[in-house]
Amino acid sequence: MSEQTPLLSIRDLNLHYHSSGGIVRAVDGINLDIHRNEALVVLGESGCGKSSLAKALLRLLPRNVATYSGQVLLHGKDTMPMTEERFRRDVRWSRISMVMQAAMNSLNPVVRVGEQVAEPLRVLQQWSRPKAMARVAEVFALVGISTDFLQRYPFELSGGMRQRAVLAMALVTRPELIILDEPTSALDVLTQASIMNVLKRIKQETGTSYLMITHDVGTSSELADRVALMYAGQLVETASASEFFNEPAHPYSKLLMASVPRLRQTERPGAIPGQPPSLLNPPDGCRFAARCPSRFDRCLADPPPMALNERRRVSCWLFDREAPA
Ligand SMILES: Nc1ncnc2c1ncn2[C@@H]1O[C@H](COP(=O)(O)OP(=O)(O)OP(=O)(O)O)[C@@H](O)[C@H]1O
Repeated sequence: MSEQTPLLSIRDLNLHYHSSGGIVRAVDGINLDIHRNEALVVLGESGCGKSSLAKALLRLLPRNVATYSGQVLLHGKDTMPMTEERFRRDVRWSRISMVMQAAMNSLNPVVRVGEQVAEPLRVLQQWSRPKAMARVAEVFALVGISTDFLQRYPFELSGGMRQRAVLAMALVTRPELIILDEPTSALDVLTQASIMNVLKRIKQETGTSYLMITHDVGTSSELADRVALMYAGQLVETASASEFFNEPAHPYSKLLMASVPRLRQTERPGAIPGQPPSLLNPPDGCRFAARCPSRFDRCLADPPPMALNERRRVSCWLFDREAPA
């Protein structure tokens, strides 16, 4: 396998749900690569399908799935044909783990924190209790929790400590990739900053890759090596963090960046007029077209092509050679 083979390659991934109103196309043809020791941030407003993407990668699917298709290649090998049993044994939690949205509030209140963090090792890998607890002590040190806390119950920990504990649970099996779904959204600003620092340090010390999901441009800029911007179930731009934050290309990326308040800014940050389309019946052309100040006829009629190059992709007719000047 070449050094260039991404850690994870997502190809034409779809996750659609049945609902009383019809089919909800929450993840609709996503293509994305995540490399070793990379922090990739999937950025997007609420309801655009970010959590569905994360769940699709780990096959944490609800009962009302209508379509689940595409490829999820781990080091070039497609995991989609794997049986559930094999996926559970070889991939979920052992190689790709996840910190779910608000996970720190779903710790079991009657089980000591150390025991809970040990669970992936005890349940999935059948480690003995002493061996598992020794590893838990190691990850507690890594995330910055004193081992005194091993014997405590969740209610005895602050919000920041509980978030470190769920991070420890995601790290305990030494996964290559951790999916972080809004890892700091339930925390105060100072605790958010300390968790982001812990994430950065862990990446440096262990080489773990991250796929972080957030709606918050500020949080994403703290950690991201690359950014993938999601809109209405699809990706509209994928770029390095510096390209994305300094020279956003897609009209939605530009408007999103212009809506972020800045310290030295004198004029008011702009809001993006209109609403995202319903995922029940998204429009045929570009899904952002109705809100786009740069749209032309073709944008409303045909889905935009992915343009630019391998590392930087923009899904927009403006970047097509045939676009009007
Ligand atoms: N099990 C489900 N059944 C039907 N529709 C669903 C289901 N789960 C999510 N959806 C819908 O799919 C769309 C995408 O939801 P998802 O939670 O993935 O978005 P998100 O970007 O993570 O939003 P948020 O940031 O608010 O969590 C939304 O319209 C949501 O209502």
